[in-house]
Amino acid sequence: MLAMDGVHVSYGNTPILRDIDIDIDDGETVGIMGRNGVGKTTLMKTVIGLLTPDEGTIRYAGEDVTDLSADRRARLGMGYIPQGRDVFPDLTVEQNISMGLSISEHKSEKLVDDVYDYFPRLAERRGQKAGTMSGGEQQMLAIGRALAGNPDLLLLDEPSEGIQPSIVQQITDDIANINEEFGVTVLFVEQNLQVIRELSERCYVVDGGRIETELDAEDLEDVDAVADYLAV
Ligand SMILES: Nc1ncnc2c1ncn2[C@@H]1O[C@H](COP(=O)(O)OP(=O)(O)OP(=O)(O)O)[C@@H](O)[C@H]1O
Repeated sequence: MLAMDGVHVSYGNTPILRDIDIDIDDGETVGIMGRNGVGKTTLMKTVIGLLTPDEGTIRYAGEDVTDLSADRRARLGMGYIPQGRDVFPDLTVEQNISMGLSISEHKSEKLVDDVYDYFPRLAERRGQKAGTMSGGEQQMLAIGRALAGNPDLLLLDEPSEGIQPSIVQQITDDIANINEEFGVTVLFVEQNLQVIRELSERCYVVDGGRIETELDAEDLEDVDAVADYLAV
């Protein structure tokens, strides 16, 4: 479904990502982990098309999308939930979800109904301004907004960041269910060990802008080894 091949990315003259190779199959849930500042967000922004590689190719659903804008990639089925969520704080829940719907080719109100069925808490708060909601509710809204675009691939950048521990489990379960029930492929960045272990079928470890290693399900069972990859 998604393949990055030999991707290099810079900010100005500063190289950040080097020789990134990633392959994600349809239906997988794959994590990206690594310490602060190693390039995880840069990688996600490159997948969605907010950053353009200096070298290398990105293929999505069989198509070379390397030169396509983020908007075009969203229309092809990539849903992006950025770090910090970026909901529109002065817009209501309903207006935020409409922004997601506008990306979908079908613009079906059924998609909106599905989002409300899935997140009843959002349905209860349709008229509430997003900026007045808790971090966990804003994360649900950001996920709901992306789902309204009818994605085949969800890209989540640190979904548990800044969320009360009691709500982190719920968000983790929601993401797992979206993968299982809707068949949406999931690529996520995380630093929360528990979330990584619960969600990932496998995980890429990024260090110094490179893929340092890949951990499979068995590797992920070794809590201490996984924690070492996250150690500052
Ligand atoms: N807009 C930018 N211009 C220049 N350098 C940047 C920019 N954004 C990030 N960087 C640098 O690129 C490197 C990788 O940053 P990135 O945000 O991708 O890391 P990260 O692994 O996601 O970190 P974190 O876990 O803190 O979110 C860092 O050294 C950062 O300072």
